[in-house]
Amino acid sequence: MRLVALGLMSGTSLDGVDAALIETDGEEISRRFEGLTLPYAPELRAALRALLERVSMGGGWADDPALEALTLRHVEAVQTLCGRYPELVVDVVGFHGQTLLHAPDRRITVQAGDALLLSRATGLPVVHDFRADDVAAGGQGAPLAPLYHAALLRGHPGPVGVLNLGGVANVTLIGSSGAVHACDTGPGNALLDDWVMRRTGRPYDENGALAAAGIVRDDLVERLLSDPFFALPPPKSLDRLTFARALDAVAGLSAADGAATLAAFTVEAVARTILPERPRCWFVCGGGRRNATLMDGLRARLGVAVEPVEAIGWDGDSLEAECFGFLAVRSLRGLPLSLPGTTGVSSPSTGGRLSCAGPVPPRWMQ
Ligand SMILES: Nc1ncnc2c1ncn2[C@@H]1O[C@H](COP(=O)(O)OP(=O)(O)OP(=O)(O)O)[C@@H](O)[C@H]1O
Ligand SMILES: CC(=O)N[C@H]1[C@@H]2OC[C@@H](O2)[C@@H](O)[C@@H]1O[C@H](C)C(=O)O
Repeated sequence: MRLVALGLMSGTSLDGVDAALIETDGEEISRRFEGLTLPYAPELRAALRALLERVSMGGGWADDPALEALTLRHVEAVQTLCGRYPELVVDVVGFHGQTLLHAPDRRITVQAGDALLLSRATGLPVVHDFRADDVAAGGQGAPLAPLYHAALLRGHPGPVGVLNLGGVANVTLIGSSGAVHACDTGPGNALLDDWVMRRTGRPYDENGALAAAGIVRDDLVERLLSDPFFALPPPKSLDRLTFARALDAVAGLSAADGAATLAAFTVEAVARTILPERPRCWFVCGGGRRNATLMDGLRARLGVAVEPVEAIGWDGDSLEAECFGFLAVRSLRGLPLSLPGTTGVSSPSTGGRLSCAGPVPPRWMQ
């Protein structure tokens, strides 16, 4: 049974919510529609950032007013996107929620947001809490996009790499046998964003221009890469704040040299990721594909074709949101969301919870 699923992703960059619509049976993707991004207002971004830091220091989050504002922005995203496709009947929403904390070694992962409020306000069933079961079963709980990448790449000869340059960076390798391997690689844009905000007041390094004007401090890159995380083989995953201290390492540098050094850190972390096969090409999604310094650095370092995912007809801004629509349908069907090769879970793990404020759509019953 094919369902129309609306996926929502608010990533670690804290820049806004991406929404996308796909039609899928949870295995094949029959249609994809143009998605949208609703940026967070600066106050919401700041409130979420403060909350994230409080939670990382052991604070609670349940009653924080930022979470209602976050959910209401997701409601707006659903309503705006549905308004663009009045002919579509949406069967289910896949709501990732805002990751506030990710510590799989302590069996904790927190994706915050009020799924019942979202369901009530939109009149749609909502699948959420995608990572918890994997983490409870001993997996990393991330990345979850690999099964979506694999579904999109079915029939495409491997080995192929998909790299997401979001706040944190993660890779999917589809091997020559079709086996799927994945992990977070290190920072994506989050450190660079924080640095650029601190030193220039701008939210990110537009097209990587600031980094391009700087000189990389290789000694600092090596020091940053000496963190034991980088010597670990996959699967492995990260919290947005895992490498926040890297900002102290570059604190004495000019704005441009700091940006160049942090960009090189992102690139080198990808290049040193231990994968069972070397991809013959890479497709890049996430906002970092618009950063020419990162893309040129990856091309130079990986030595094979590195293209934005648009080269194969995907939408690099909507891919993760599409993924959570896909996973919502897989969750309804009881199909796995993760595999030993993607999160390290001991056997394929199902996941996701359903919040439904109204009647179950009749199409689910067919
Ligand atoms: N034109 C641009 N030039 C350079 N960088 C850009 C540009 N546009 C977006 N970015 C970067 O992309 C980031 C947003 O990326 P994206 O939306 O993929 O992140 P996310 O979904 O929050 O992350 P994650 O995948 O970690 O959950 C911005 O914070 C910025 O650093
Ligand atoms: C815990 C969490 O939210 N992780 C995110 C984050 O953002 C990028 C990277 O770290 C990835 O592991 C994951 O998101 C994508 C969508 C994933 O699960 O594939």
